[in-house]
Amino acid sequence: MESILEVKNLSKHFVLHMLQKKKIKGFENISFSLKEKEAIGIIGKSGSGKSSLLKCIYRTYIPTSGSVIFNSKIFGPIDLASASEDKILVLRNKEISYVSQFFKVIPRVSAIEIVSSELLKRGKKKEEAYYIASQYLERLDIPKDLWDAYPATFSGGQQQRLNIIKAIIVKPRLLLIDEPTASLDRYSKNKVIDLLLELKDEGTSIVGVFHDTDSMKRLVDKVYKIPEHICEGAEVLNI
Ligand SMILES: Nc1ncnc2c1ncn2[C@@H]1O[C@H](COP(=O)(O)OP(=O)(O)OP(=O)(O)O)[C@@H](O)[C@H]1O
Repeated sequence: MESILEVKNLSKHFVLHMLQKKKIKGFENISFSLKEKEAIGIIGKSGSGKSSLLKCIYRTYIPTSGSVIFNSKIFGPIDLASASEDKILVLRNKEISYVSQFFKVIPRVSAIEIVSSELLKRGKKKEEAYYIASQYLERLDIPKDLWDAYPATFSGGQQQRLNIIKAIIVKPRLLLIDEPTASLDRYSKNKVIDLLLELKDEGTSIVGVFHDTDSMKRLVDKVYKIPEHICEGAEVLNI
């Protein structure tokens, strides 16, 4: 199996310009690799830098040091830490999806439109995009009468499931997913993990941040624990 992602000595510090350029440590010196069709779970205490790590891989944040080598289909091996914005945008459209902990509400756009727009953007016909979107909405138990409603009014768990569908409907090569089961009951958690397992089986590699280790264990092949004292490096545990 080929490696799809190599994170090497990655660190992120934040500089707070409003507070006399105070430095805040996001995370320090993280290294791990991920093979195709493999899933890694990122765990660690609150504030240890899990979300910041995902955002550095997705390049929402620019890492302070280190590299993130992604074995891209389009560009070949590319360092996401230093790639141009143009290339990052192409990769986000074609190969890498990210699911944040929070749903970004788009005013007056219905649930089915939000989900199917990801396929329309990639050239699918409207009818087919709506059909595929409806299958995902059904699988993750979004009630049919909400499909044409605006998600601003949805419950936290419904918004979270929509967020997940939006990212996985395009079957990315690399999925970065932050706390996918956080506000879900056990039944919905299992459905989300089932869907992610299917995606992985079809070829997607996954980096997931978890507090819910029971759900995580069903999905991942290995776990990376960001240690409490983040300056001491980190360890990779196989489970
Ligand atoms: N945009 C930012 N500006 C300044 N500091 C930030 C920013 N984003 C994160 N941090 C800081 O980086 C550290 C790590 O935050 P992060 O959200 O990555 O932790 P986490 O492990 O995901 O926490 P949790 O489990 O509570 O979600 C925190 O001290 C946080 O204050």
